[in-house]
Amino acid sequence: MDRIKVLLVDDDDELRDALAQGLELVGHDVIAFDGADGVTEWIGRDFYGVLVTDIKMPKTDGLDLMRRAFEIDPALPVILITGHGDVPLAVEAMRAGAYDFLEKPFAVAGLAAVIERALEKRRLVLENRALRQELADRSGLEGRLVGRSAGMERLRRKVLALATTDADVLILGETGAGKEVVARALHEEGPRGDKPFVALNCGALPADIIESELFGHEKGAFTGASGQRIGKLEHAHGGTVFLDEIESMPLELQVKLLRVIETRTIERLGSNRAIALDVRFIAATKDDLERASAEGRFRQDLFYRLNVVTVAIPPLRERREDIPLLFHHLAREARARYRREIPDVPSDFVADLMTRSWTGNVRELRNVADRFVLGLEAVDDASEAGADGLFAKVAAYEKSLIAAELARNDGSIKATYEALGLSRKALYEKMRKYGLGREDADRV
Ligand SMILES: Nc1ncnc2c1ncn2[C@@H]1O[C@H](COP(=O)(O)OP(=O)(O)OP(=O)(O)O)[C@@H](O)[C@H]1O
Repeated sequence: MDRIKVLLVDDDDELRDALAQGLELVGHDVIAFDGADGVTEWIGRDFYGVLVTDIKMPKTDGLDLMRRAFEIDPALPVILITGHGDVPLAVEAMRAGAYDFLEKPFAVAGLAAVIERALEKRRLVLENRALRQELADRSGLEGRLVGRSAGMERLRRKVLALATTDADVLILGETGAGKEVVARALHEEGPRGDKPFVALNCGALPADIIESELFGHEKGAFTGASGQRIGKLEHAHGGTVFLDEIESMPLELQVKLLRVIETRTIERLGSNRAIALDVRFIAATKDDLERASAEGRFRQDLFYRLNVVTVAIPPLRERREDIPLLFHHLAREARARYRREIPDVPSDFVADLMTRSWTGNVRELRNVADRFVLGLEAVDDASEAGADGLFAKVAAYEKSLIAAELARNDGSIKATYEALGLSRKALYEKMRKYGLGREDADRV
């Protein structure tokens, strides 16, 4: 940014010189005028400075000058100087959008202090505008996979290169790091983009359901299979199947999945007719699959098959320079979702965001942006995300409630979600989040 400028307008030569000198002493670049003429030529939307003007001047008065300045940039901080006791004029000035006013006589130090605050506001406005502009300039993948870090640039290049290859891809990244965003980008930037993208969370579905979800079934394939059902894999024909949390897929299903990946055919449950399948597989994991397969938690053959082409998403704490831009992006999304205006983003707030640990990665940042837009997040709330904060306490309480209800119902999932008023899916998600299993019923 340019050197900070103070546009100082006063027809009183003596006062103007004294103020100019005083302000220059504290390090400002002062441009002095004895009237409104020529002042607005200095002002532009990226002008880094403030306008200080006397109200009462012979030709154009200070209020008119301010209005002209606002035509160029309504967010310009304008500090007005009023005569002693001229309250009505001061009120009018504030109504018209002045940043502040000073009553004569005043000390230069007082003016300097007001200027400091006004400049901080100006800096914010310019910073926010620059970020907004940067977001607006980003189209296509840059607009969806937001971030200016080198890691993010590399990721976008890789996604673009892989999108057109039709290779199956394994995405690696911590929880909330953006694995689904990357999977969708791979799909949409490639030739299958206008075909279905079918996302399956392998962790959210119970083992007995996931198989018929994936493969579909014929009428009478098992008790309760009253009609034929097309599975998700078949639904994705021509498009992409996204297998999220592949590490939690039951082992016996992993065998079947491997066969599908290798033969590109499926059989519905209750049928042995092979149906040709044209899909691209994208799997994602937050686990170390190599270790999981060494420990017998994941099939080695499937691991080798999936591990051919990988895309690793760096955790947010390793690309902190992405945080301001991402925060603005997420706040804009939240604004659209909640139909709210975005409050000014204080720079110490963003500075604080950049120091957090972000174990929940971009999803956690998104939650903060939501709360910010809803007016729930303030700079001082930052500590709330910590281990002793409200969230942690609520989570601990929720976990204990679910564990107790599981115990009370002898591990029955159905009885538990009904008692808690949750959907089956929601209960599974929470159990996964808290690392609870049916067996926890015995431990409580
Ligand atoms: N680079 C990014 N640019 C914009 N939004 C992002 C980015 N990365 C993640 N997000 C957003 O963050 C949230 C979490 O991302 P996503 O669901 O893709 O994470 P994930 O890694 O799949 O999470 P999980 O491990 O829980 O499956 C989403 O709202 C997503 O839109």
